[in-house]
Amino acid sequence: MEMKGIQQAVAGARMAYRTGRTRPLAFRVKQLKALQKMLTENEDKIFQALKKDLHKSQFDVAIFEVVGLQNEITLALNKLPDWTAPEFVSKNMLTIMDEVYIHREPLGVVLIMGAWNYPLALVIQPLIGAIAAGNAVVIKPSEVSENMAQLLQKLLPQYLDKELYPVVNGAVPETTELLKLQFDHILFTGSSSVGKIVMEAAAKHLTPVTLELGGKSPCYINKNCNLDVACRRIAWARYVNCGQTCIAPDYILFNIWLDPLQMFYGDDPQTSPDYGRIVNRHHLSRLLSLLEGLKVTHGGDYNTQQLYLAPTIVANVDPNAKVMQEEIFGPVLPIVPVAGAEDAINFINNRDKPLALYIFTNDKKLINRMIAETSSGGVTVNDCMIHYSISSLPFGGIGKSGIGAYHGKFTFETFSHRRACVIKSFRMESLNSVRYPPATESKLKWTRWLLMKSHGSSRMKQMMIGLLGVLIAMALKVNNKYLHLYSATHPG
Ligand SMILES: NC(=O)c1ccc[n+]([C@@H]2O[C@H](COP(=O)([O-])OP(=O)(O)OC[C@H]3O[C@@H](n4cnc5c(N)ncnc54)[C@H](O)[C@@H]3O)[C@@H](O)[C@H]2O)c1
Ligand SMILES: CCCCCCC=O
Repeated sequence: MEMKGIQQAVAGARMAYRTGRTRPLAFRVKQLKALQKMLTENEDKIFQALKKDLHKSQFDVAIFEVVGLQNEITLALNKLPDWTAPEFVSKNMLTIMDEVYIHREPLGVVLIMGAWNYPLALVIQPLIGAIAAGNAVVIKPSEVSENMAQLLQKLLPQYLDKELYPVVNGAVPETTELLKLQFDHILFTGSSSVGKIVMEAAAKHLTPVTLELGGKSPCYINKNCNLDVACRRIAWARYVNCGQTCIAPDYILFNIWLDPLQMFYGDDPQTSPDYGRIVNRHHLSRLLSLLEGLKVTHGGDYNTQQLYLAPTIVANVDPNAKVMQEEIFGPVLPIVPVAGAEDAINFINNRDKPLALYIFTNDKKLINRMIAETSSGGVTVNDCMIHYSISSLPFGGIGKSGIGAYHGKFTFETFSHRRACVIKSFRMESLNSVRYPPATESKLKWTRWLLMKSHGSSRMKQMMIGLLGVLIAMALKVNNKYLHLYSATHPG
């Protein structure tokens, strides 16, 4: 896309946003339903694009890309009236007779930048919440999954408002240009290194960011567990999408491994329809360089032409090995021996806070201890990645693995401003008059009291407190009258 075209797309989105057409709920519902229709009517095109980009199977496209999106749209459609309703909050006595509430308003024109590994889900999932919250959205798919990027650019304008939701395609030069422009929020999914570039560009406009990054997600196996089941669940999570998943278990802290790979992919994973491919040559050679000098326990064979790297296991890995210095993001699973839970906790805490932590054990005490003594974006115990699928949980990182979170209502919140609203009437002036000059000891006492008390927001409580407010106002009226009389008869 030409630079002028990028500027025009963003300016067009802003102009369209200013017309106010995203404000009515009916409009947002219409866009969300159109998005739903886009997903159902184009299942095959979506599958073909993902097959070309990443060799994804129909099964994986359904469960990892599409189903979650359909559920998020249904949730947003069902909950939109609740999410957008004024949230009445507790008040102090000074505002007891007033309407005090939080109003969720759209942020404006937001930018969503996707990653290539789940190139549909990672663009559309945040888009759902951004539309629900009433924003205009500039969408920047990853150029690395080029077939999906092109498909999104073709399909989205056919279903959604063309001006409000433009798709900008391109690589680093185009992204750099895009990031020079002003947005009201940026949600970026990708690597920590590009995350820094995004945050720096956003800072120039004081634009808030949500950064969905990656890192090395550890997986601790305690001997008190069903090892067979544990290894199956870990292998599923490590090797799906050929290991190119942000929350895949990056390495194992333990010393035994029961191999379920033959059961998953047969004798030759290269011929298995369920086994994916590395996205491009650059990433394949990056992965091969991580394996250099290591004694591979299982797999390790590759085919550059086919972008194939076998499901690979490396046991007894030295924590200082290259494979332990950066996120693997491929089908390689190092096993690092640890002496026990204490050792594992220290190992985790000595490194950057990960996006996910996985613990396999039957020991409830140990689960609580590990959750209490470590930190990560999310935790799943006795399984991997499942927390991603629960829309009532916030999904995001901490420290180097990300800033902010989304999914379900959290996406709506990410793209909404919580506006503090107080609606007063002209009545009850005696209650207010305690703050007006001239200041007196008695007024100070009353104001302190009125400001300090905080009360719940239930209807019954509000009525009771309202009644109390009227009584206090009456008392203050009498008090004020005497104060005035006193001032008049005692000048100075
Ligand atoms: N937390 C999550 O939800 C999540 C999901 C998927 C991937 N990830 C992480 O993303 C990483 C892999 O994804 P990726 O390779 O697409 O990430 P990336 O950071 O290389 O690219 C992401 C986006 O940034 C843009 N970009 C790349 N270089 C740029 C530059 N110099 N200036 C401006 N923009 C630039 C690309 O166009 C792309 O759209 C992994 O670390 C993975 O863990 C995180
Ligand atoms: C259930 C796993 C999907 C994760 C997609 C986001 C990370 O890459």
